[in-house]
Amino acid sequence: MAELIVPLDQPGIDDALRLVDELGDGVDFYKVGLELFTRAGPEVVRLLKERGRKVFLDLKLLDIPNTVAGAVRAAAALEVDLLTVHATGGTAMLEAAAQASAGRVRLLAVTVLTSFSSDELAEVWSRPVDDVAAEVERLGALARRCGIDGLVSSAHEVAALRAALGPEAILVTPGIRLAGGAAHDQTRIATPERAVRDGADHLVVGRAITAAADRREALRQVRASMRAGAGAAE
Ligand SMILES: O=C(O)c1cc(=O)[nH]c(=O)n1[C@@H]1O[C@H](COP(=O)(O)O)[C@@H](O)[C@H]1O
Repeated sequence: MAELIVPLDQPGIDDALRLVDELGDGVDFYKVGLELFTRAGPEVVRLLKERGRKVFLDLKLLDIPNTVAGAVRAAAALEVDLLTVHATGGTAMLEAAAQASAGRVRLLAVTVLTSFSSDELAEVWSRPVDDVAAEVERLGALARRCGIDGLVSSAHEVAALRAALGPEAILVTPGIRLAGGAAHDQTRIATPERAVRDGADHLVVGRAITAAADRREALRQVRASMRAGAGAAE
């Protein structure tokens, strides 16, 4: 069964821990991202580990190989379970990250951010992009060749990634919304049901749960949608 990751995109440690206490064991991993890590630092990771939580440190590393390797070693020392780098860092950076992890932390390469549309990608890369999925596949294959354990993509690309890369690659999909839910700043969104049906291993579900008036009820709906996707995949 696919696992659920909830990002602690919260302004501080107190808000983050309140959310963890509220959702508890209904969530498989808690994600510490740029906002919370910048505010709270490694202390928040320590507090989550102390509570027995699995931690996804989402730093989306992108820098020269030596710098990224050092950051991967530092994250591994915090005993986080998952860590992100950007696939666009290229071969030398990805290989340095994989080597530095030494199997102590599972690395995920972000392919094309779920907030990106094909038009935005074309603007940044300065060439026409007709098929975002093809770009995601290309970057995903590159990261896997460099020894990266898994990939972050939208659910729109996950079936193609699974078909191209096989069962070993860990596939993680953010940009998840319950049917009819607000997209906010995301572009390539999908329901939990679709992500699971198409082969995602982990779903990152933030505001669909954390911004809901009743978070526990939203969590229940997300879990129900994931189960429907698992049933459809059988
Ligand atoms: O690496 C990520 O987790 C990530 C990659 C990506 O392409 N898109 C994306 O939204 N994310 C993260 O997933 C979470 C999505 O949050 P919601 O849009 O609120 O569900 C945020 O914490 C983002 O930082």
